[in-house]
Amino acid sequence: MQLLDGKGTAQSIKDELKEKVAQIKAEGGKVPHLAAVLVGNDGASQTYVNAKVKACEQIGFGSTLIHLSEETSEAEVLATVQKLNDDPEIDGFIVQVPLPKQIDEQKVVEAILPNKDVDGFHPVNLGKMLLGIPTLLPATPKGMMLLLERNGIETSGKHCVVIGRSNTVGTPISVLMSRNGNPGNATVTLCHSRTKNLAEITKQADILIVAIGKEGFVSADMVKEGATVIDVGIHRVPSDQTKSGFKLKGDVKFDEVAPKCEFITPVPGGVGPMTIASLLWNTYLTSQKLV
Ligand SMILES: Nc1nc(=O)c2c([nH]1)NC[C@@H]1CN(c3ccc(C(=O)N[C@@H](CCC(=O)O)C(=O)O)cc3)C=[N+]21
Repeated sequence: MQLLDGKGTAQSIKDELKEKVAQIKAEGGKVPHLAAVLVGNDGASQTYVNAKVKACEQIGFGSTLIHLSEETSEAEVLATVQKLNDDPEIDGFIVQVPLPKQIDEQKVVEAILPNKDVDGFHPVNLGKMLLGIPTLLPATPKGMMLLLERNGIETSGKHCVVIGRSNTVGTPISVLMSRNGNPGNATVTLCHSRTKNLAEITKQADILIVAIGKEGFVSADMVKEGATVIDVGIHRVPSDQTKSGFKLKGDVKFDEVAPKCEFITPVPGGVGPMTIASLLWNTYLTSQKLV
């Protein structure tokens, strides 16, 4: 069993971006600038947004955090999006989800200028992805592709089983894994809540991607010996062993599944840091007009 080290891979990507920033500065160019909009006070969301801002600081990107109250109206969020769209200093931005219930997430995503949409959630970007036109790819799927690529994991001709069909993870990663490219060229099966005989299908997976959002959902009996397992889940579970009072766990029962795997991502330290690295990479791409 080998750990797929998302934290380390993300660090090497951040190191490369740091060099690119130094080069841009040396040439007198404008440093890439990422903004994040956070609405409300969800603890986990605050942690992620802070991690994004910190990552920008580490590599020399500009960063802006706009924190709006839980009661903010949809019109106010849309006005904030418009301001960021119009601001030439901002190369890319994200609006952290989930949003409070008075705000229609789809409306907000569609208001973002596609070439500032570093989350890759806008219909134009998802449409281009589907057609294989170079564009800003959704950050978590792109992070997984980078993780596979940078760790030399062969995907061509392999059976890739994805659990979960969300617009942000399961659906786009199925498209990316099946398309012609490296990583890619996999035979993909997309499983979801209506799938029958789930374990029979997951046991056929050479590469198993789990993005169902249920803590400890995948057990050892669902995994083939020698599989590569990518765990997209992230859950805070109570723990008296940590100062914070919680521990992070994934969608996979790591302790029992890991011994069967050739490669497996840990939680924390797997897909999460790669999502942030992809956001930064996307911000670099838009800032240099490379997509
Ligand atoms: N518009 C939008 N875009 C997102 O990309 C987005 C979002 N909304 N909403 C929430 C989810 C979640 N997400 C994570 C990013 C990094 C870690 C991460 O770096 N996690 C660390 C641990 C961090 C900790 O200690 O809590 C790890 O897994 O090692 C986790 C989760 C991005 N999301």
